[in-house]
Amino acid sequence: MLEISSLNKVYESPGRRVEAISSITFEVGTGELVCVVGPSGCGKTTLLRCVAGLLPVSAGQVRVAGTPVTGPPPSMAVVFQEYGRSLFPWMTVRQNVELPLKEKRLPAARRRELVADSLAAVGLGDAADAHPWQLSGGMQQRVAIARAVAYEPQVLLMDEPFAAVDAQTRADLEDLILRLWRELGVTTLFVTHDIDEAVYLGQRVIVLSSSPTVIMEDLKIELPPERDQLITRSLPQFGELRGHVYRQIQRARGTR
Ligand SMILES: Nc1ncnc2c1ncn2[C@@H]1O[C@H](COP(=O)(O)OP(=O)(O)OP(=O)(O)O)[C@@H](O)[C@H]1O
Repeated sequence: MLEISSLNKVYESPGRRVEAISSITFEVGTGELVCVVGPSGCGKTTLLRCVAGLLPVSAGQVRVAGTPVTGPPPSMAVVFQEYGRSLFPWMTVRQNVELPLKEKRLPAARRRELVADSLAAVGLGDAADAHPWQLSGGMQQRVAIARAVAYEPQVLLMDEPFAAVDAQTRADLEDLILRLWRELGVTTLFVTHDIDEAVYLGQRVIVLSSSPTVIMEDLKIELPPERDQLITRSLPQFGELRGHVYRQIQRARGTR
């Protein structure tokens, strides 16, 4: 579904040249959930923005379902870390979720159905007429997730979506993503700086080196498919995997 081939990204401005990504190649199969981790500043956000078609690549290519990405593809939805800035404060929750569906030119009845279903799926059926600023941070991020899900994307991209919420909310949102991913079977690329989160959510974890970035490891997560915050995290394999990824990231930081 998603092919990233020899992706290179250089930021150039007068007197400054930053090679954020040296060369990255990987694929995400249809219906897979792949997490990307790496040291701070290694280019995780840059990679995600290139995949989303929000930033031009300097070399290489991104393809979605075989089609090269040259701008934001209509088949993708992105959830960002800054939910406060990604929702329109003057619109209600319902209007925020409906907006991309209007851009997709869906008929009103279908839009109403998708908005109601997605808000119910994230547990916000009662908040449709509230404004985002009347909701907690975790609830706002659930609105952003509902908006992405209602859009029925082929590919869901998430950039540190839970970095700004408290630990309990974060655990709830992680489980929400796992449930929606299972129900919808949507191909998901999830960027996080949190090693535990990556191992808990991912079927694979891609570990990036520090900048200029390459892939240090593409690790298959051999944990039981049913994940549970208490049971999964207390499995010996979970501890081994997180220890392994932690050591890789320490290595990556050492090679800076
Ligand atoms: N617009 C830009 N112009 C110039 N350099 C940039 C720009 N955006 C990012 N960079 C540089 O690219 C590199 C990668 O940044 P990026 O934000 O993608 O990393 P990250 O892994 O997401 O970081 P963090 O984990 O701290 O959020 C950094 O060296 C950063 O300074």
